[in-house]
Amino acid sequence: MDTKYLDLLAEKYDCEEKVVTEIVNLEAILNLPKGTEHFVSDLHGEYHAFQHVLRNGSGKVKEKITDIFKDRLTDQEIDDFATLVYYPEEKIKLMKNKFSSKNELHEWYQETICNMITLIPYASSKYTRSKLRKALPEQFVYVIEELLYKSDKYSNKKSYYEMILQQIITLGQSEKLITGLAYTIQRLIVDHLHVVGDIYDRGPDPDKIMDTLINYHSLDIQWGNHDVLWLGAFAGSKVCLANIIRICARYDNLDIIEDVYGINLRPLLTLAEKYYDDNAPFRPKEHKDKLLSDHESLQITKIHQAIAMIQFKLESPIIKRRDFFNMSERLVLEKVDYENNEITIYGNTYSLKNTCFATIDPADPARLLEEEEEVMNKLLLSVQHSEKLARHMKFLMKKGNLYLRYNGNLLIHGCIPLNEDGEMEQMVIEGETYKGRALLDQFEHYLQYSFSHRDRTDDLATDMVWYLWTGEYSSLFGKRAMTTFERYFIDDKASHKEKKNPYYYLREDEAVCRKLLEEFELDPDQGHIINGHTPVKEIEGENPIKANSKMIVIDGGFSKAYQSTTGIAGYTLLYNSFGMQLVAHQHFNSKEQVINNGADVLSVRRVVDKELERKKVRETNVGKELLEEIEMLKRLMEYRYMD
Ligand SMILES: O=P(O)(O)OC[C@H]1O[C@](O)(COP(=O)(O)O)[C@@H](O)[C@@H]1O
Ligand SMILES: [Mn+2]
Repeated sequence: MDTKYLDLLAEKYDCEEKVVTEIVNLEAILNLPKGTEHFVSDLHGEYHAFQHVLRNGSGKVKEKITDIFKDRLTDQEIDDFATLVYYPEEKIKLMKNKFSSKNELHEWYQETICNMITLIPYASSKYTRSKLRKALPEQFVYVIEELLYKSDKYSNKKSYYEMILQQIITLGQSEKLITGLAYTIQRLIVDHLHVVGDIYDRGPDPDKIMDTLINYHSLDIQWGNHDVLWLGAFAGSKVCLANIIRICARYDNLDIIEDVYGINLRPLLTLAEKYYDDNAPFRPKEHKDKLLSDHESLQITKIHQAIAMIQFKLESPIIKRRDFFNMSERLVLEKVDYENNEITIYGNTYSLKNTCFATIDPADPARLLEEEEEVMNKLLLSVQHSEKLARHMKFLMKKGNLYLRYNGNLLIHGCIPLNEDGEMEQMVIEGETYKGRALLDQFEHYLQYSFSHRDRTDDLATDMVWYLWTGEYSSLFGKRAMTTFERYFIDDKASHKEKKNPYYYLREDEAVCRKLLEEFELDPDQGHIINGHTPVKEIEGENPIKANSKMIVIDGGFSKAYQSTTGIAGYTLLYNSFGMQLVAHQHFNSKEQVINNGADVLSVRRVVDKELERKKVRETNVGKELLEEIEMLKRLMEYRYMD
């Protein structure tokens, strides 16, 4: 073994006592129960609903409070306590209005702090003291530790604690302390967060979700197709860029582009004003809480058409230069019969309605007008120079992967492309054949490459990022083709259908799931596949737990736009030392409602799997790393400190 590494390690552990202490500490951690993993997916810009799920730990916060306080507090008090933990600032304000005297208020402070101090040891029983310390509000660590490790055995100490609390209250620190403790509790309840894709698009606040994630204590991300679209735009793909703007226009979210990320849409608006007019299928979707003036709505309708047409034009050269994408049916602009206003696609001829082909030359339909090209160049420049977007995209890249093997499970947003026989679908890229895990690794390689060569806009890697958004064998898309053009311009709904990869029915079969787990070198007896991407239609009786629980689909649709088809407002998954639980969430109205009524919009819990024995850290991914560390420290001990 290379002694250089040990010499380096010896700088940190410069005496044998330090090595021994660390070994003892790590060994102790290995024997603790595994921490709670929290899985969410398809957040689609729904920041408030996401915040709620994050703050209540998918119900775990209230569960712990109930465990401890069910005999001491009424249901109403438990609700109030729970909402205080979720939204401390707002709840404190509300509670303050309820008291008529200072004394009452002070009593409430005291009781509340005591209750929180009682809850914390229970919520942190799976952690070492040092980990708990890291979760405490910094400015109060000393005080809280005094309170936490108190024992009432010697009554002379009792007055000492009462005095600490009194001091905190009279010095006006109680609200800060309560708020800090609330965040500590939230943090203790969930040890690690998995975001199984699709943070972006449709909803209004993906940027706020990103900021929340950037500040979260421990997480990983499996990219969704929408996330990859944003990564692609930032990495230099103009067609991805056109798509994100089109989707923002469609959902009336252009402020994300303009105000949040500071990208100037003026040149696009000028072009849009010149060539387009009102056109029903391009009107922005209406929001309940955001009314548009006719003028604004018309502007967005025009921008929507301008960017959609640019998108279709930009797709054409990529499809032509990448034969192996096998997308020639998607050369839609070339397939249009401009004289008869018809298109023949997949063997059927349809008449077109609501067309907006003002910038199209039927002799060369995919050619961008000079002004269109200029607009796209300016937009790309602006996108790549947005500091905020750069921060978000770099974080998304750093924390993200196409798939993740974690504690025996396989996390992936979309699918592993299969053919109808259940075999891994093959794709030939530059003469090499890939399938299964190797295909996904290859996709990820291209995304990484494109992201680190952002000045290249037409190379294979950049085109592959777009393929990930919309290609037939993309593990993120998982459908034959995206029928955006048909949905805008063809009445016949049959043409809108996007045929799913066989994976989506084969995944109901346990044998298939086992085979897939093996493909990723995971134990099929222990592991599960966790998917997002396809809304589970609970309304129609679809079960999110499939294939004898080998497959769990957690996209219940945070996205408001999809809630009428799913019937609920999203699933989340919890995995603690006792097993896995799926949580179905009811529609989230507003945090005000939660704070005022103490109502939790949470519901049924289904046990997916019950561990026969409590799982310990030793059996987890983190445990494996710790074991390696211990091994190293033991070597260091021998090499440096033992005779
Ligand atoms: O409903 P919208 O916003 O028009 O989007 C429809 C498009 O979104 C997709 O479903 C992809 O988005 P999801 O990953 O959220 O499913 C495409 O297959 C489809 O063409
Ligand atoms: Mn998706």
